Amino acid sequence: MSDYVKLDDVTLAYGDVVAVPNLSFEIGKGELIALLGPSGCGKTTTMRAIAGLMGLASGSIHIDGRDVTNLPPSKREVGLVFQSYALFPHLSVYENVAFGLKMRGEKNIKPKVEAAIESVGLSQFANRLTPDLSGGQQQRVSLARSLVVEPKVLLLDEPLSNLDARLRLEMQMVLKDIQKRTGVTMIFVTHDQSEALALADRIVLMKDGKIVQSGLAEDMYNAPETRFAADFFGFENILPGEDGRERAWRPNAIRLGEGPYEGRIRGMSFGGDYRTYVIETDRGQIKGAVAADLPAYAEGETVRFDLPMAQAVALQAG
Ligand SMILES: Nc1ncnc2c1ncn2[C@@H]1O[C@H](COP(=O)(O)OP(=O)(O)OP(=O)(O)O)[C@@H](O)[C@H]1O
Repeated sequence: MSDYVKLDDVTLAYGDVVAVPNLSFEIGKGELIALLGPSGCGKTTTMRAIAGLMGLASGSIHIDGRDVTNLPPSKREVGLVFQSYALFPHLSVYENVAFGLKMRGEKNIKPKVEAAIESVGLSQFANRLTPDLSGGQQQRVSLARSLVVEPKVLLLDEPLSNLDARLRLEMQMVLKDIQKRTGVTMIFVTHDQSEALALADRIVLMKDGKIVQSGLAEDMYNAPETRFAADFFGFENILPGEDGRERAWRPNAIRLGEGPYEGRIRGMSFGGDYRTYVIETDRGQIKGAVAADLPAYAEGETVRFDLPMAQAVALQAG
């Protein structure tokens, strides 16, 4: 079902200020979607509306065919995982995870709670108090607590932003694994394009409360349609073409050492496998990346370069 979660012409406002105007999108059952965009573009506001934490100025939200627009959060069958873990510090991992089921008055909850704790890899910590866990582990408790009530949709707001690089990777794997095993539909918010690319099946890119582009992660990475999307996905060179259309190149698509253009090396940053040069040219600044095992250019040196058309992405206005 491609419209398992459906936002139809949703407008969200804080008082008189519209944060998200007329937003529509659909999500399929079992999809893992990233809402991506810079700070203030309306990602969190959109999540809050899906969760029922914020009323709609207009429009509707459906989940699994049911109109949830006017339902309170507890009736929407939506789970929420925030960057701050909001765990009960005086309760154990087990008790934290069991909480939602107890509140619902469910009996015989032990197998469900244990399965949820196991699914996030924390079985050996079940009896530990949550303040005695690492940030990454607390995040996993938070995830297990949301999963145990078997939500139709799991909403994650910047779920990895408090974690260091290694834990992020670990958590990404936990999330993907959970999606695969439970088939739960997930929507997560991030401002980090690499995180969106690593995790999401599909990316919805937002700017100023509107969708700029949405599509499969790979398509978004390879074929951004606008200057904004290109810039967001690391096409750092955006130049006007002779036909009036802008074209964009990644730094590693710029050929240095030969070509019809000339510039002066202004600076260099070492990136391990490659060096990225900032080159001053009469078309503006260009960034070009070159494998680090090739000889380095010196600052002030004049270099020839090419902007290969085969590696350019043509952009639409906007
Ligand atoms: N409580 C509030 N009152 C008034 N305006 C708000 C409130 N919360 C958010 N906004 C405004 O709504 C817009 C969208 O904010 P939102 O938090 O949804 O953005 P975001 O994309 O999630 O940003 P971030 O990544 O920084 O969390 C912004 O212009 C913001 O200033």
